[in-house]
Formats: sequence, C-alpha cells, structure tokens
Amino acid sequence: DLVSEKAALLAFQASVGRYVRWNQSSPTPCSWQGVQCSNNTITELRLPGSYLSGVIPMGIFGNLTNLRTLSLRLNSLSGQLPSDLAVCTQLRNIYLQNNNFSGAIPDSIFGLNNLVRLDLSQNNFSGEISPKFNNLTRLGTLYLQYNQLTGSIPDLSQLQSLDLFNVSYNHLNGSIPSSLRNKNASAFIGNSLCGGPLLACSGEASPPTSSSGGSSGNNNLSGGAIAGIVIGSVVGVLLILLILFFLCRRKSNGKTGSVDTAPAKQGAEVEIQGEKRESGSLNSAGGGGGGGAAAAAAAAATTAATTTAVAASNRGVNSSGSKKLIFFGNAARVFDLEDLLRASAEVLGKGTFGTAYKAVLDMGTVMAVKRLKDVAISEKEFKEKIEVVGSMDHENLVPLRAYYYSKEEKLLVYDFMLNGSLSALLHGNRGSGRTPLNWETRSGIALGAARGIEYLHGRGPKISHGNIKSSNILLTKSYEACVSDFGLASLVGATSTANRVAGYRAPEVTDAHKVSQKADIYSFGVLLLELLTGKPPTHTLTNEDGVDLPRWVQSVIREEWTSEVFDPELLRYQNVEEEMVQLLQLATDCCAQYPDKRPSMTEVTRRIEELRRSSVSQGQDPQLDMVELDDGSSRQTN
Ligand SMILES: Nc1ncnc2c1ncn2[C@@H]1O[C@H](COP(=O)(O)OP(=O)(O)OP(=O)(O)O)[C@@H](O)[C@H]1O
Repeated sequence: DLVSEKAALLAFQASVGRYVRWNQSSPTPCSWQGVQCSNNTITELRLPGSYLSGVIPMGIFGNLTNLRTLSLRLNSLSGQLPSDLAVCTQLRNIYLQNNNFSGAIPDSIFGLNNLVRLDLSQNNFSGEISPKFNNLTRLGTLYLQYNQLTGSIPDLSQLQSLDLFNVSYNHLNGSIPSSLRNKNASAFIGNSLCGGPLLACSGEASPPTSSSGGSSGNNNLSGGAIAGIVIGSVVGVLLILLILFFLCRRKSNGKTGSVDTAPAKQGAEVEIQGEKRESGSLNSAGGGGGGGAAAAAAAAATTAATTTAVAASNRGVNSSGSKKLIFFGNAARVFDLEDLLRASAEVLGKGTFGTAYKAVLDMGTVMAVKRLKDVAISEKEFKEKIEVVGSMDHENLVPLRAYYYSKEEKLLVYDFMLNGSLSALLHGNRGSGRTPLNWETRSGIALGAARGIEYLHGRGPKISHGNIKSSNILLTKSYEACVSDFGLASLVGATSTANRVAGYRAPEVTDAHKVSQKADIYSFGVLLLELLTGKPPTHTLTNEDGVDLPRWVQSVIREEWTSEVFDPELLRYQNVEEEMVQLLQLATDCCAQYPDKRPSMTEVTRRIEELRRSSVSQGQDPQLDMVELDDGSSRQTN
C-alpha cells in the first residue's frame, strides 16, 4: 500500500538520494518528482541524473511491488543490485545505465518475466551472462555494453522479440551464438568474440564456404584419395605463393604499397603500417611533405562546421616505423587509428594547445580529438608526460583514452562531453530561449570542478592545472562537471601558453609558462565569480575601463550592492541567496591577491559541499525536471 511505498521511497532518499527533494510531510508520494502512481500505487520511479550515489539497501524494492518502470540511469549508484528487485514482477522497463553497479547480474532479474527493456550498460557488472536471460521472453531491448562481463555469450534463442541488443566492450570470448548472428558487429566489438558479423572463429569455416556442401553419407575416403588431395593442395599453395612472390617483386619496383593492417599488439596497442588506406573518405592522399591529415584538419578548421575526416599525417611514421594509437587503462575499449582516420569530424574550436574536433566513428562512438600544436619536447619526454596524464582517473576529469605520436602529428583522444563547455552554457544563446541555469546546477558544477582540481592537486605538491577556465570545464550528459586540458601545459612551448586568456591569471603569474596550485585556485575563484555573475572574465563588463572580474565584484561589494553582482537568472531563487553569498565569499577568498591567503583546494571543496548541503536541506530550489521518454532518453523542461 501507499504508506509502505512512501516509507520505502524515504528510505531510498535517505540512503542514496541526498539531493532528491521529496517533501516528507506531503500526504502522498505520488506528487513527488520522478514518482508516478496509478490506482493508488507507485508504478514509476524515474530519477535520471539526480546525483544518486551509494548502495541501494535491501527492503526498498521489496515494497514497491507494482513498479512498471524503474529509471535510475546516469547516477553514481554502486554495489550490487538488491535481490528484492525480484518481487517487482510488474516491471516492464529497467534503465540503470551509467552507474557504478558491480557484482553479478543478480538472479532476481530473471524472474521479472514482464520485462521489455533492460539497460544495464556502462556499469561494472561482472561475471557471466546467464542463460537464464531466456526466461525473459518478452525482452525487446537488452543492453549490457561497457561492463566487465566475462565468459561466452549464451544462446538466447528464447528471446524471440529481442530487437536491440548490445554487449560490446566487455571481456567476453568465444563464438557468437547463432541466435544473435543477425545483429551488427557494433553489438559485439571490444571483446574477444568471433563468428557471426565478426571474423569467423578459428576452426570454423567462414559462412559462404561452410554451406552444407558435404554429403551426409559416408565420409570415409580412401588412403589414395587423401594422398591425392594433400599433394594437390600442397602444389596449389606453392603455385599461389610463387605467383604472389613475383607480383610483390614487380610491385616493389613500382611505387604503391598495399594496405596492410597489422594485428593488434599487446592488447591495447594497435599498429598500422603502410602508406595507403582503402577508404576513400580520407582526403589526405595528395600534397607532399607534412601529411594529409594536417591538410585535412586545416581544411576542416577553415571550413568550420563542414564535416571532413580527422586525419593524422599518413606519412608520419614514428621512430619504430609504425603508426600506433596508444590506449590508457581498459585495454578492451579499443578502436584503431584507422577508425579514427575514417571518422567524420567537426571542428569544436581552437584553443591554446591546438584544435579540438568531434569525431564520429563508424561504429557510432563519439570521441573528442585534440591536435596539439607547438609540442616542444622530445618524443621520450612527451610519452613520459602523457602517460602521467593518462593515468589520472577521477569522475570529474575528462578521461584521456588514447594518444598518437608521430613527428608531424600529435593527437589526444578524449571522451566526448555531450553538454559542451561551461563557457558555452553560461554565455551562449542568452535571451534566446535557452534554459536558465539554476542554482542547484551551478553549485553542482562548481563542486564537480573543485573535486577534479582537488584530485589533480592531491597527486603531488608540484602538480597543477595551469589553465583553469570555463571553456575547460566540460559537462557530461547529466551536467556533471569534468575538468579538461590538465597536464597539457607542460607539453607545449612557451609561445602557446603565453596566449592564455588573461582574465583568469593570478596577479603573481607574470610568466604564463610557470604554473602553481595557488595560481589554479585564483583561476578557480574567477570561475566561481563567472558562475555567480554570469559574466565572462574577459568581457569589459559594465565598466568602460576593462577592470577584471574579481576587481569589479570587489567594488560592487564595497558599495554594498552585493545582490547586483549576481546573475539575474539566479535572482529568481531568492531562498538560496544566503548560499550564493557564501559562494561569493569563497570566490573572493580564492582571488586573494597574495597566494598564501588563498584556501587550498581541499578547503574549497569542503566549503562548497557545506553550502550546498544547507541549500539542499531547505529543499527549495527547483531542479531542472527531466522528462523521460520511453526509450530511456530524456529532455529537460524547466
Ligand atoms: N572532450 C571534449 N568534449 C566535448 N567538447 C570538447 C572536448 N574538448 C574540447 N571541447 C570543446 O572544444 C572547444 C575547444 O577546446 P580546446 O580545449 O581546444 O580549447 P579551449 O578550451 O577553448 O582553450 P584551451 O586550449 O586554452 O584550453 C572547447 O570550447 C570545448 O567546448
């Protein structure tokens, strides 16, 4: 009944939903955000991207027995899925993608025989894919990609309605069962699988030749026949080899090389050798010297929004004589340089360190690729430094997945952040119908960015970012802030770093090449002011003399016009003014003229956490409401 359902939701809020605004005193939970009722019972719980974190305890789902849709995607939920999910037998849709759930996919799922859509992708589920999935006979969507699943894929022939299926980027092996062989290769890549849309398994004839040609009768051949076949085959192979040998000799006297894709090496490294590509999409063939990729990329840069290929110099053969895209971390998440070169690309912008592109790979994966300019250090030094950058792993840092190094071309491959930069979010399209950024979102971004920088600073007393600004704070699908461009300052020459935007630079930084943690904190203070005022620090503001943002804020505060400082968009939320003033105080502390007076990043994070906690406990600032569509995607309303 509704009373026990309400109690279950409150227990859920207490354990994993610190930022969920449910008013305990309202008589019914049916009006709560994300909760839907039908016939006086809860049928839907949808809290996508709601900052849920931690482990869901037992006893919650056990009381939500009439749930038909459960969507907790895009959160930070962890631990095992509680087994009392088994009682929610009415469930049609489960969307738990983009969390940190771990452990085996629990057996409790396999009793939910009304399930139509199950999305567990982008978690840390491990163990094998159970053949018990066959119990879910109504299943139309099964998404398990980007987990840690092992073993082989069971035959899922009972799933007659299965339409959307994906198990890519796990640790699966073996042969793709016949019931799934009609799916696309993209459903299976990033594993060690074979058969079906992938390469044939060893020992298995490839599909066209395997057609049931042999007679089912007596297969025994006489010794003479066998000897004849063996001798015939050997002679045939020798003949083919001889022809190939002569062909090769003729070719090597000529000019073209053949396409030769070397097999993957050491798990994560993919090598590509040779000069030529089969795809016509790479328009880099012409032009002497410095590389088609550079030419193509430059063309892309000049034709701004046009789509072209991201191209690395195909003449840029590195010292080991081959081309490598070198991956960090999880070796399974591999695409190769060839895929990257074939990708369609769009220029995102030109920055201090080079040009950034959005690259859409054939398999649909989207990555951000940065072409570095002015790399002023040796290959050895570059590799050492980039390894350090690649080893940084925090939820508030934009992950660097791979890099490519050749003499002419240095590429960095990052996850693509769907919601772009904070700079674009704050300053783009104002007044023309964009959704205003509310307090909850802004303070959440401040906290995420602070945590990312705190992590960097915690890696060593000498490690700093060196280029904190709003275009380097990128936002995920759920508006989580991730810091980008960390570690790049040490790779490029002083001329590049000197071009940095002055608005964020601490007063003591006269040599833009010299970075420090205290200077980062100053820049972060400017970033907080930007969030609070809505004004870009490079802007000449309201004043004609081009005073910088910290000084402008100081002067307004001195005149006791504090509320004039805030972005008018924020003034709609009067009940959080106290917290806004606290954040303003923190921002001005960070912008202290003397480095020693500035707080540490750990203190900054603590103070933002505290002030957010108090605004959340008042439970007043309305969060962006997410309207979830049936396919599990969402759009925002305000
Ligand atoms: N991983 C990414 N995902 C999505 N967009 C990105 C990504 N990396 C960069 N961008 C976008 O590309 C644009 C250019 O980025 P880039 O980092 O090259 O320059 P910048 O941030 O403007 O300057 P700087 O190089 O000084 O940091 C940015 O405005 C950002 O919005």
